[in-house]
Amino acid sequence: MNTVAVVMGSDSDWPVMKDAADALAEFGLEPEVDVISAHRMPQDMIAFGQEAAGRGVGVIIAGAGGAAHLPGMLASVTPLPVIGVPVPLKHLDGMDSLLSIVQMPAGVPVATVSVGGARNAGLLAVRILAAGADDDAAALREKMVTFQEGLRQAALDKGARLRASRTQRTGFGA
Ligand SMILES: Nc1c(C(=O)O)ncn1[C@@H]1O[C@H](COP(=O)(O)O)[C@@H](O)[C@H]1O
Repeated sequence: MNTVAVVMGSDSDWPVMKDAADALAEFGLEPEVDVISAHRMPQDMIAFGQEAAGRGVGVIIAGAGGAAHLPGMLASVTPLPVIGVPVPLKHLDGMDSLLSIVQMPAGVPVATVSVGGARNAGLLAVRILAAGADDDAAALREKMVTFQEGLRQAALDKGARLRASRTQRTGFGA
């Protein structure tokens, strides 16, 4: 099975990006994690992007804050799917990173998640790997179906708790 690379512009992004690694771990996937910056280490960033597919990486999750060029630049040098995570910084609440990542020119796609949405980036990477045709992908797909059933059950439980609390308050259950 291909691996997932979780990269970010700085180690200061890790508190946000950790959620992607944690989501992958829930599905038994151990991502490679690294700091790669288009701005601060452009040659290394290009080399990473060009070599990732050959090393067995299947999906790249790239998070960055501010002028977040890392996801787009990686997408320009790799044929792999790139998922961009806008990391919110002190100023502008992540709008700067969101717009930097989401507004890609035609031909160079980055699948952008919400500001700080690293968990969904991890879950999307699982779905991409689970779309394969081999047995490993099928097993991952099964895990995703079980995960989704868990979401449904949690929502049902919330509804039941809400209804119960209203019943206690009114005595009528309405
Ligand atoms: N947006 C980028 C890129 C890039 O896009 O190449 N490299 C670093 N950064 C971002 O700079 C912010 C501040 O970084 P420091 O905390 O290291 O000063 C981080 O959110 C990082 O992702």
